[in-house]
Amino acid sequence: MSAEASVPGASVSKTSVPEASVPGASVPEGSVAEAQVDGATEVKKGSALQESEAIVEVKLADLQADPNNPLFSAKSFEELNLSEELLKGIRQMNFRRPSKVQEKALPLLLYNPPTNMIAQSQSGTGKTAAFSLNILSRVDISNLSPQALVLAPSRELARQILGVIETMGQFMNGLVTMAAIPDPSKRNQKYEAHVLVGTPGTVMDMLRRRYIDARSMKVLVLDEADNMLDQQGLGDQCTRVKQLLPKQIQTVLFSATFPQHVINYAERFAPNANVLTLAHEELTIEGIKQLYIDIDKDNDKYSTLLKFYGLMTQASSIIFVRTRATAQELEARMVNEGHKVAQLSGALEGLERDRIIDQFRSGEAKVLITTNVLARGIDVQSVTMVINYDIPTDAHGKADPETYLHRIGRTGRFGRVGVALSFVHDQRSWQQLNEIANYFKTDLHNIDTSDWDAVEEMIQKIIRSSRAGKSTKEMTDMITGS
Ligand SMILES: Nc1ncnc2c1ncn2[C@@H]1O[C@H](COP(=O)(O)OP(=O)(O)OP(=O)(O)O)[C@@H](O)[C@H]1O
Repeated sequence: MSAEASVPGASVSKTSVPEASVPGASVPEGSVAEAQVDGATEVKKGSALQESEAIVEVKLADLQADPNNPLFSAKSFEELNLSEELLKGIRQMNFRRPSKVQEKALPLLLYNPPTNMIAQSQSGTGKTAAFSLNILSRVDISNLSPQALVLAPSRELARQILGVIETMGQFMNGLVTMAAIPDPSKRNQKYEAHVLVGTPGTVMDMLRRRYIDARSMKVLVLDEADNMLDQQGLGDQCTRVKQLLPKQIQTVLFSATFPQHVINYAERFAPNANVLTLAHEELTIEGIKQLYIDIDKDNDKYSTLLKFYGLMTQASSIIFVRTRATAQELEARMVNEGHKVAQLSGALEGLERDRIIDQFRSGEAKVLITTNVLARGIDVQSVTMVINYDIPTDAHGKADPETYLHRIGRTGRFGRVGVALSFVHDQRSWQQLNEIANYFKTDLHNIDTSDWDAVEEMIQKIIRSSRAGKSTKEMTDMITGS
């Protein structure tokens, strides 16, 4: 099928393969962004790939000085009225300056009397830190009962958020945090902690069985709130959880996406909230280079995927597929052919899922095949490539722009550079991708596969540039080879 079909106002453009030439882009081998030098919540092992801290700092400082960048801020953390313990925690995480959402949301969140909030900000711009700092500012350490609850759509995300809260609160003596996620060994345990982070089903169960005492709860956060409120099962569970919490609780909803139909419901869930929202076209992240590849037949998708294996393992990569069955099948085929890949889907049991995501975080597994279960929130800074093996669609087969945005947002975290590569193989998938591009009014560039060496060189150059400090034009030149 031809990708040249022209769509009104089309933002999917066909460009030839580049002989990429980037001014000053002679980056030494192995300088792919890997080391987590800012925002570190984990120590990376198993990788000799390091990027110079000095270079990263300079580039991040440039991004944060640009008022049009979502990482921009006019203030410092010191001006945001945080406790000395929290400022120490932030310094320990190597956060130098707040991002736009942190700077804007924090004063509103910290204000007394507490006010609800609905806040939207692009993927990877530090929403977790924004709501975590509010929580930790409001906790009374002398009262060891749950005072703040964060709900997230997956166990992996809940564990990650817990890690951020623990790192950030490491200087708050006596702080206790706990995960409320499915765990057979903890089914009959009381949740004696100041802060809980969990998935809605487990939290509801524990509240009902009185293992969570909700009387001191002051803050409820829904991360990925549009997803939590929109999905049938999850939405009901979140509503029921809220009904079991004190009426005056501060309700905080965060996400990169808030489709209009969810905003109305969100405003009922968090009444009289301060609202920070963005337009569709503001949502794409400059550092994520969106490419697509036009494949003749469905059958050729797999062989095309294999051609990217070398690039995928330079740092870390995620391959998104539609179903659990495809995830399992791809894993089996790739492993059979001697490739090292990991696979995570909702079909696996909880502890197995923990083991796999931890391996991926540590760099032990560099290629992860997964479904939409990991489309949202997962923050692994070494991810430089995201592959949409299947274009994201909703249950009716319609293009799903929100999921696309979350999936590609697993790369390009906090100013880093990443490549998002989508596979189209027929008229339908082509149309779905076009709908997505039009929704965000964004440019997607076609990869011409007649010269694989050139494709590889172009992608290498992008992922080696490590920070999105380059101008849009330089980046576009890199892709188009002009
Ligand atoms: N002020 C800061 N300075 C430097 N790094 C930061 C700062 N705030 C957050 N980070 C880092 O940026 C990365 C992305 O943050 P986070 O996971 O909170 O993004 P997010 O906005 O929640 O993204 P998503 O929409 O994908 O959930 C994390 O690794 C975090 O440690």
